[in-house]
Amino acid sequence: MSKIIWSKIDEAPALATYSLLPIVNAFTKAAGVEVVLSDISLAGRVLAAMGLAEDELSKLGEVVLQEDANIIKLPNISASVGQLKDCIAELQGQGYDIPNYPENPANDSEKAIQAKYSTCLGSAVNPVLREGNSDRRAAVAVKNFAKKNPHKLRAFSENSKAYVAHMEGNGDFYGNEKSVTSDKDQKVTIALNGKELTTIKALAGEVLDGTFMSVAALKAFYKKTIEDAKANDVLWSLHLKATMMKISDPIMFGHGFVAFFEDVFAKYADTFKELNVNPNQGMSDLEKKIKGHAKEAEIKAAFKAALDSDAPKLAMVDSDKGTTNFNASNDVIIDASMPVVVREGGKQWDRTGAAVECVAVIPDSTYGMFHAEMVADCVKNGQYDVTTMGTMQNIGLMAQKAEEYGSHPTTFELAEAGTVTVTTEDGKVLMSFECEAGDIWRMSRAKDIPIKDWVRLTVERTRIEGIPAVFWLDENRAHDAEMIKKVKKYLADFDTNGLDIQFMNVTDATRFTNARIRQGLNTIAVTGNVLRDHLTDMYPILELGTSAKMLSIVPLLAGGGLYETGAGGSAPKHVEQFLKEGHLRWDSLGEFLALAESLRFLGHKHSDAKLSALTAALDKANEGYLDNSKEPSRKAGEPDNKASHFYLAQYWAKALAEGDNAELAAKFAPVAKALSEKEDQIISELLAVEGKAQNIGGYFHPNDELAQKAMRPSATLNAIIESI
Ligand SMILES: NC(=O)C1=CN([C@@H]2O[C@H](COP(=O)(O)OP(=O)(O)OC[C@H]3O[C@@H](n4cnc5c(N)ncnc54)[C@H](OP(=O)(O)O)[C@@H]3O)[C@@H](O)[C@H]2O)C=CC1
Ligand SMILES: O=C(O)CCC(=O)C(=O)O
Ligand SMILES: [Mg+2]
Repeated sequence: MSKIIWSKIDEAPALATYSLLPIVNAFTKAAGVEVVLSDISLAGRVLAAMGLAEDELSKLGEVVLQEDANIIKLPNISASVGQLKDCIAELQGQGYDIPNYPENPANDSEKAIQAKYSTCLGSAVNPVLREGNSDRRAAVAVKNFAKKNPHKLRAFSENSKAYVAHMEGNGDFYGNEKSVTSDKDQKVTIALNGKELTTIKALAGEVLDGTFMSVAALKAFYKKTIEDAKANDVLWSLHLKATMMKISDPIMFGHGFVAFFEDVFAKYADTFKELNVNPNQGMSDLEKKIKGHAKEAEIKAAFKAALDSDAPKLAMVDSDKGTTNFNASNDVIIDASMPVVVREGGKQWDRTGAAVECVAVIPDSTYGMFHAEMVADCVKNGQYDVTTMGTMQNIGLMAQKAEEYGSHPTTFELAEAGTVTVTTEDGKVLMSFECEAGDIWRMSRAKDIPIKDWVRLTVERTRIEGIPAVFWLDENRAHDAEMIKKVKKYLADFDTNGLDIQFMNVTDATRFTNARIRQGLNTIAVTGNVLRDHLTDMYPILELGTSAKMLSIVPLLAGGGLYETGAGGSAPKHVEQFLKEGHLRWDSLGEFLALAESLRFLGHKHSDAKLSALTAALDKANEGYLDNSKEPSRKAGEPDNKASHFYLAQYWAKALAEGDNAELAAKFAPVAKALSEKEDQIISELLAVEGKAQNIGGYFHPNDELAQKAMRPSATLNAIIESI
């Protein structure tokens, strides 16, 4: 039997899996394919780190290097320290004998525990599995469906005051960047004032970037944006990626938190020191640390007074609960948060829950430029029209921890002022930087093989689509200048006759893409790893309503396939609703589409007629799902995720029964009949649990039996599925 690995992950997609996977397996087994779970959830990884479970992630890290790898990867939690601590507490509550997370390790044993747990922090999964570049786009059927059934995008008001503020290249990562290409395999040492910070093994042809964020410049920038927000009467909001850039971005978040509440942090400096308050972990952590302290009420009042004062209004993550943009560094994640700003007409929510025009603060101009142009375009030309807009497809350089996304082992908050040097083992100084204490120094890397593959994939996709492709590379950015040389060299290795392949800086590329989108035209954006992330939420959220509906394929360098589902996250808000009222609004369309691609890959590899028939029927089922609008509703009492899985099964069985593979047709004819005849009964059994609170025995580590029960409440449906 062929094998597809389906990741067991967290939150909403994990709940959906309890209902979907039994259906999937019943169908695929008929064509000799078994879909097996591999636990890479946060809880699973925590237990593995403590030696209490198999290390499934490391195993998958080996699978992706094999040519027959076939993995469906659902979105997982990229944990902040807060999420990790909550997960540990839950597991301890379930009886697992694991230690607390030592935030400030006092001895070697605590340091060892912290080191083990830190393997679970931030984006610990994706960089391991992504041994290939990224091909993200909306399937034609999905795009057409969105055009015909447009979701709501709010208009930008005339003379909208919304804008993006970023540093202007002075003192930020963009402005300070230097870049070299390693001429051979060699050891390279990063040192501060001659003291080694780390040593890496650079490969021949690898692009190495060094850069730093000047903390003085960052603080001055925050101060100015706060003053400007007040003067412009707009809501102030901060957008970072503290999960993926897990060293640099929490620090930048912390500086923002302190800058906004400068007086409070100054007044209570001694108390905060005594309580080990770390602004990088946000207000939620601060509140836990001051709990029970004599000054708790006074400090809380001081924060509230600061918000009531003449400071600009601060964006909220949840106005009902009173949590602000500074609640936790991972509450506002730029790839998901900036599309919402654009979708809502340049607005975010204030304390009363009112939508107010905002300044979105994105310190580093490298990527701030994209968002600035995105917002400026809408302010100038108005909101996009979902019914006519063209599409953006992305080819992202992602393999082998490319660029900033692999940079956390080479990112440092400098303990002292001085010179950072990057030196080869033969003593050649490749780069050097004059920095201040507290500056955030970072090296990013992009290996040669992934770059060449990225060019190959671009040529292949551009040929298939017959639309222009733009490399978003800026000759004025040090890294991009190195990349342009390489890309031009590798393009010459491929037949590009008749293809429209261009190079533009970020602002021009955004303008070009958006102007085409407004004319209903399609464009391929060929980008590095960070823009891949930002673009593949921004455009799908505008075009399709959610990036969960897009295809996210990773053709692995070794020949296998990694099929990610959508481009978004694990939707914690959906779990909250499910636990309260039994309604799961997660749309599994991303999983359906990924499964089709994964089966197609197997079918091609084995030239298997049965598999091809199964895949063709799933394609049909997916079309039916879209055409008949079977996506989950948002409200309890109406069909949810479980019902949407039923419809997928019904359409899939029908397509098989009517398909030209006689064996599968015979097998699925009775299934199709039963699923059609029993539809009313099944739907009423599924709706019977709506509106009721659910107990699944855990948030990060639910009890499988309870969760199965909660997600499979229709005995009629279960019996039909089991009969296959
Ligand atoms: N590939 C990966 O593994 C990724 C993981 N993450 C992780 O996910 C977690 C949550 O991230 P967050 O930034 O809140 O973003 P999410 O994408 O999880 O959630 C944002 C919102 O998007 C909508 N949404 C997302 N997916 C679906 C879907 N399948 N069906 C319907 N609606 C959907 C929901 O909107 P509404 O509430 O309006 O229904 C949801 O609340 C974090 O821990 C983060 O680190 C984030 C990105 C990618
Ligand atoms: O791995 C993560 O933390 C997030 C991944 C992500 O946002 C993406 O790849 O689009
Ligand atoms: Mg993303």
